[in-house]
Amino acid sequence: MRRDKKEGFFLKARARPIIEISSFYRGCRASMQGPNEVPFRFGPPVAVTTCSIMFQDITTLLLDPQAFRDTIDLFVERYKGKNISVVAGIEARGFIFGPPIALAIGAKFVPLRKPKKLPGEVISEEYVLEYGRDCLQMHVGAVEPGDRALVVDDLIATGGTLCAAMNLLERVGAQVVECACVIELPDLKGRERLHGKPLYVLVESH
Ligand SMILES: O=P(O)(O)OC[C@H]1O[C@H](OP(=O)(O)OP(=O)(O)O)[C@H](O)[C@@H]1O
Ligand SMILES: Nc1ncnc2[nH]cnc12
Repeated sequence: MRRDKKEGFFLKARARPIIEISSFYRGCRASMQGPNEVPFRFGPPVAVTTCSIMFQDITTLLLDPQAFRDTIDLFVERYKGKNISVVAGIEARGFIFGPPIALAIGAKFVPLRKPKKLPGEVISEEYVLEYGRDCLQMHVGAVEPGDRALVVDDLIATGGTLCAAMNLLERVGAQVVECACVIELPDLKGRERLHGKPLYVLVESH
């Protein structure tokens, strides 16, 4: 790790930025011209020894208020005026990015939660993760037929979570307009599980 006077901490990780607006992402972009690694300030992927994955951590982004704001603004810029009526955020890290986007574009926010968290009547979808199985639930009545939905999460890996989220929304008659994540792990080919549904990401990490 090195410290840059203007930009703060840079942490090395393999990542390829797709767009650049925030100064947070500018460091990544500039380094794309370099041969190998780029400075990527989401923190280094952390090895999780119990299940042998490299964990991509978005909490370093949250420590930089300007970068966090710019990240939200990138999504808002893309989705404002698109007639999106519901932003569905996936527990837990989709709850960080989803609500500010929903407020800014004037959509309702619907949390898609892990089992036994929602107090009302729910519908459920099970799915397989990079490191186990899980289930998402949504309150019955929160999303209505004809709602235009944006699904928000921090990261797509195998795509199982986004796929389950889309299934929940489509089962109640909503139209999923797009899925939006900060990070994609393209090597895991999660996009292929989205049945052609558009996915918008800010950075890829290999
Ligand atoms: O594309 P996938 O292979 O489905 O994986 C992506 C999901 O995994 C992570 O959440 P996790 O299930 O670890 O839950 P957490 O946010 O509660 O930690 C991440 O925040 C995504 O929701
Ligand atoms: N490698 C990873 N890092 C962070 N969150 C994840 N969710 C699934 N895979 C992940």
